[in-house]
Amino acid sequence: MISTSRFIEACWGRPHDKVPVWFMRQAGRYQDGYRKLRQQYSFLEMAHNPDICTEVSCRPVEELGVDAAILFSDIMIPLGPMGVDFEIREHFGPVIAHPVRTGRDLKQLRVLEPEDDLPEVFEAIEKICERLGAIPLIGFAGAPFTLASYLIEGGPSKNYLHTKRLMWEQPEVWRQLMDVLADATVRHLSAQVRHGAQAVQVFDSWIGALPVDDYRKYVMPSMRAVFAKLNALQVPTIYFGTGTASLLHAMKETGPTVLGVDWRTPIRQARSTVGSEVTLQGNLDPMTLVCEWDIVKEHSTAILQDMLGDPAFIFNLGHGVPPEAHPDNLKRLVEWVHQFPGTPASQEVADRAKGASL
Ligand SMILES: Cc1c2[nH]c(c1CCC(=O)O)Cc1[nH]c(c(CCC(=O)O)c1C)Cc1[nH]c(c(CCC(=O)O)c1C)Cc1[nH]c(c(C)c1CCC(=O)O)C2
Repeated sequence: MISTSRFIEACWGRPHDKVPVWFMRQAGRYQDGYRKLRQQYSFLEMAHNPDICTEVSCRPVEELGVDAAILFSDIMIPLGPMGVDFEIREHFGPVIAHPVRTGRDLKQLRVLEPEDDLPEVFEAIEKICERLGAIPLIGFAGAPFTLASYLIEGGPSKNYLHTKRLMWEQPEVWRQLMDVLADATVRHLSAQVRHGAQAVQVFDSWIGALPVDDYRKYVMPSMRAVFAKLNALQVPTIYFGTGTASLLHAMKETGPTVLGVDWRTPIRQARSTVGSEVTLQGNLDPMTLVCEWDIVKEHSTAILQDMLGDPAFIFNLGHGVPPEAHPDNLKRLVEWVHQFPGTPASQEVADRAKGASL
């Protein structure tokens, strides 16, 4: 099938009409409809119910006009059938009953068999794709480091004390844990693609905890393996982390099609760091969305002007939509981004876009 989605075309750095846009956490508590559903169901009940999952994944496309949907799920979901007992605490994050800190703990983890273990997720993916038609669905999974950080710490962390300790003191256990998690990430994402996902994003949200030398030594081998296997699926692959200013080049070397940039790094600086061979996705500060529209407009315009005419750019936030975001800001932002041409067909189009942004 030849794709005509501007999001997919931009992933590959090919010409497209307008700058594509979607938002990390575009389904969530900032939406009235989502909050209403959450009064009836827990987050995990919603994520494991194919009809609710379909509804929640598709609504941002229908309400905001974004160019892609992302599966409503969580990076923790595949860990359940692998034998990890966890819950997700509101306003806190995932909490693990028995943290993984030794070779023996590691042996308790079992291999993920996605379709057998999580049939409801793949039923949801098929339903979402059917409902979305030409708009692509992005599948996703957690990256080995970020998953390991939850498994080892037992929950969210500020300084990753136990994670770094295991990584440095027990490098062989660390390597095995990275291998187990990398295998699960690849299996889960491959199954998502088999059932209809047209791109996949790997979330390494907390990778910015590592200096680049440790990233290269302890994480890069597993990420190279992940992208080598995922790229064979012939769909665009996206690699996202936060606090990554000093890691972007090494992250690019692992081989994703698209690199997600957080709001701390100016997008033009990211471009000069990584060169032109990778598509960039980002990177509006999510906190602008809780402000008046003029603030959103000012900050988004700066990004759009930096990337004007770059065929390999997808507009997004630098991290997820906060629950306090004004829904109206998101809607206006999509319209605003769509005023900017993807690859200018001519100078006239580029000039018009510049005029619109003044
Ligand atoms: C680190 C991480 C997690 N989960 C995820 C990451 C990586 C992305 C990132 O860095 O934000 C990934 C994720 N989690 C969720 C999505 C859905 C798709 C989307 O719209 O982007 C995605 C892509 C839904 C969710 N995952 C979660 C929610 C909130 C659940 C609720 O309704 O209470 C949603 C919509 C729960 C969750 N799960 C996790 C956290 C930190 C939280 C938030 C806790 C809170 O603030 O209450 C772990």
